[in-house]
Amino acid sequence: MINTRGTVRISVVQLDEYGPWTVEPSPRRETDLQALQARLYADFADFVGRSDGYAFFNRFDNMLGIANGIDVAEYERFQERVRNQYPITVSVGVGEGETPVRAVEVASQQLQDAGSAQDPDRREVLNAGDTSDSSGYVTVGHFDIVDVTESFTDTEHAATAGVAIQQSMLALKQRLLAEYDSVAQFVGGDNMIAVCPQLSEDVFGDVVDHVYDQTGIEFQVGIGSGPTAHGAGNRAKEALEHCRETGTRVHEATPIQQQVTDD
Ligand SMILES: Nc1nc2c(ncn2[C@@H]2O[C@H](COP(=O)(O)OP(=O)(O)OP(=O)(O)O)[C@@H](O)[C@H]2O)c(=O)[nH]1
Repeated sequence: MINTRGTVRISVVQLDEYGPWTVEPSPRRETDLQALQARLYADFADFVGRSDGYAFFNRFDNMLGIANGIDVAEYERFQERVRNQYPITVSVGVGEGETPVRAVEVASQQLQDAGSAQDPDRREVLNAGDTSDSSGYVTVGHFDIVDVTESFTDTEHAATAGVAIQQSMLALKQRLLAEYDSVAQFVGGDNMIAVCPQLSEDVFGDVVDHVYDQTGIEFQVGIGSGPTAHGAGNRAKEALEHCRETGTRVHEATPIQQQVTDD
């Protein structure tokens, strides 16, 4: 069943009492922490990916799952895997909302209501706000810097290029969050993926223009929609290819027809 209201389901996975653990009994070797975080992110990406979700690493000590196809109970298996394979455990909050920001708020609230991230008594919580039976509907904008290879990668040293690109990513992310209730994540190279409410091509055009005005960096964006993050994101990637081929800065894939259901 596809939900007409376009609700999106998002999970927040948070490492339990991780801050204290990183320094007990003494500060742990940094590269060991980085490897742990990277492995956990990879496992989480595989977990949500199996159900056509997307994983955002956010801050690594908490990660977001764009998780329309994932029942709340399925996270118990993920928590078990983490418990069995890592020296830490994770708590999970799940939220649904008409916008991604609302869904993240609800999911975060589930964790915050259960206790602090550094509370030794809060361990392996799995809480969800109100969830519907319908699969929801997601819009994904896949943003990419126009010709980053020539502008930065092949012409600037890696540190300068990194700063410029991260500044443009921050401007993009802030604009999407503050004005359009969208949640975005840098996913590598020159790519940013945004999970959005249904927004027009014109809005995406305004976002790209705004970031260009602020940073001088030009993005192109492919837009796709569908019942899952993967479905929407794949369509967004195809739309981005259209941008590359035609020089268009914004292109939306033809939306999958939303089925009308009565609650
Ligand atoms: N995560 C992710 N990274 C990608 C994807 N496509 C490209 N990248 C990354 O982006 C970098 C730059 O590739 P491109 O975006 O194709 O390079 P470009 O010079 O900007 O070329 P145009 O996008 O055609 O303007 C690559 O080295 C990858 O790190 C993608 O779909 N997902």
